[in-house]
Amino acid sequence: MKPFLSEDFLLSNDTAKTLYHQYAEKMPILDYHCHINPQEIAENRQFDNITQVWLGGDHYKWRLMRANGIPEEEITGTACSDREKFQHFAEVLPKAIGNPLYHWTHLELKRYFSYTGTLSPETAEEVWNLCNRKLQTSALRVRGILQQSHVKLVCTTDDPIDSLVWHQKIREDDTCGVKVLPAWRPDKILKINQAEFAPYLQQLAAVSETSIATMPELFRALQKRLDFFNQMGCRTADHGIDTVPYAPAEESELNRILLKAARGNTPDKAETEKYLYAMLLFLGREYAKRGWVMQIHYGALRNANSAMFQKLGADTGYDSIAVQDCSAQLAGFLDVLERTKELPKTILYALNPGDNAMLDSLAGSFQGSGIQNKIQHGAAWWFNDTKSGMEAQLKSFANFSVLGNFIGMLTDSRSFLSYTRHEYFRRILCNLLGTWVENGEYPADIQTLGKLAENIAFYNADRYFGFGLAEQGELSHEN
Ligand SMILES: O=C[C@H](O)[C@@H](O)[C@@H](O)[C@H](O)C(=O)O
Repeated sequence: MKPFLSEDFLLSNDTAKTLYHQYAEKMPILDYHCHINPQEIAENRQFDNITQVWLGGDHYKWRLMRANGIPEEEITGTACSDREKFQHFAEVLPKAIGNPLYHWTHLELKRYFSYTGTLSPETAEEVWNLCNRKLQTSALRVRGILQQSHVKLVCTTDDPIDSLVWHQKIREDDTCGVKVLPAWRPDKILKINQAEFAPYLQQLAAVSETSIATMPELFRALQKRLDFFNQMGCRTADHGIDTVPYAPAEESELNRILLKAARGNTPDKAETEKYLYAMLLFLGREYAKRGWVMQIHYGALRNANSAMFQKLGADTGYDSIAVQDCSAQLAGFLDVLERTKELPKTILYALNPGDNAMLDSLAGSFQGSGIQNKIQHGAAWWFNDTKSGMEAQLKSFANFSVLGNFIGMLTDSRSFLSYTRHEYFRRILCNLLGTWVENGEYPADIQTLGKLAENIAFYNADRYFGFGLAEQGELSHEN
């Protein structure tokens, strides 16, 4: 029987082991989409305890604790101590067999705390004391975690009106050792049917020093912010939308919808879709002009529990997978941009894994223009970043396109200890490649396969986003 979490964890044959240990493992990390806070990097935050790191903002863990019947106020509230919250997590984890958190948690304990045991109610006290002791060392301040994880670049998730002051501070501080670039996330200006749209519009007008009463004026305001983000090194945009719309409308109607929302009146469903479609078209063209990558995360059924949404807000673990068919709208959206040659490099993430084949087949209709897999089916997202979800996304990408051009993994996380998700992904990738070889489905050409593994782990993303780390010789670690 294979020992738990050995150095050959998830690697079921010799070819897989070779590909991982001799190629993928040593590649640095380029985390092109995450939700970590740049201020904590700028200030090199030191965490007081493991609860702050693990349970401070990670809704994956919160969901596990809720499933175990822990009251909300003892998960995200203040009804118990950090130590008691940690105990709650230690109680549920041994029961979460098959959940990626069981693997991620123990990979993090092993890699960052050199703990090779397993977390349980019985070991919680020992693990709590060990982790908290190590968290007081500089190695486990935020920058130490990034450096020991071999992270070379992260793209955070930033609002268009953000001053990017922390990115500027990091830029000026050459001791940081990690490139921290903003990523443009315009969700608040896209969600015209949300209560905070009107006040947000006023904030955008103020920050961009542009009065906004019409769509052209809104576009002008956004262009100013796009230019600012571009100067700050931004090379990608991300959008978390419930569905992809296809709803052409005249400018006069769009101006009316904008004014209606600016006055605090909520647009109806059809108006909301027309506005969102116009905005995505405008933004897609702007991204293409700047050579940015457009990421679209769609298909979440957000805030299903309305009482908890009211109490805790968004991104708190009360979302789920929506089942819908927006294939025709997505195709229409991509086609309108492509017809005028204004389709940017695009990464599509569907929360419903049932869309995998649709995405990979649709992407094949918009490739070309000198970019390898210009349209990418993104890494298994959120409820899909499990062992089976990652395997499904990789197989679908391979079945319909050129897996060797895939730009690989991202953490999409709010926790600085989540970089072991890249290790998890690389092990799953190498096991898949190795299994195909050992089943005689691909020649045992280790050099070619090794290059594929290195490219998917790092080089493809570096080239696709145009970060140029490889050319700048920024791979000082083993590379
Ligand atoms: O892995 C989970 C993700 O971080 C999820 O929390 C995000 O995708 C978030 O909902 C967003 O819209 O950006």
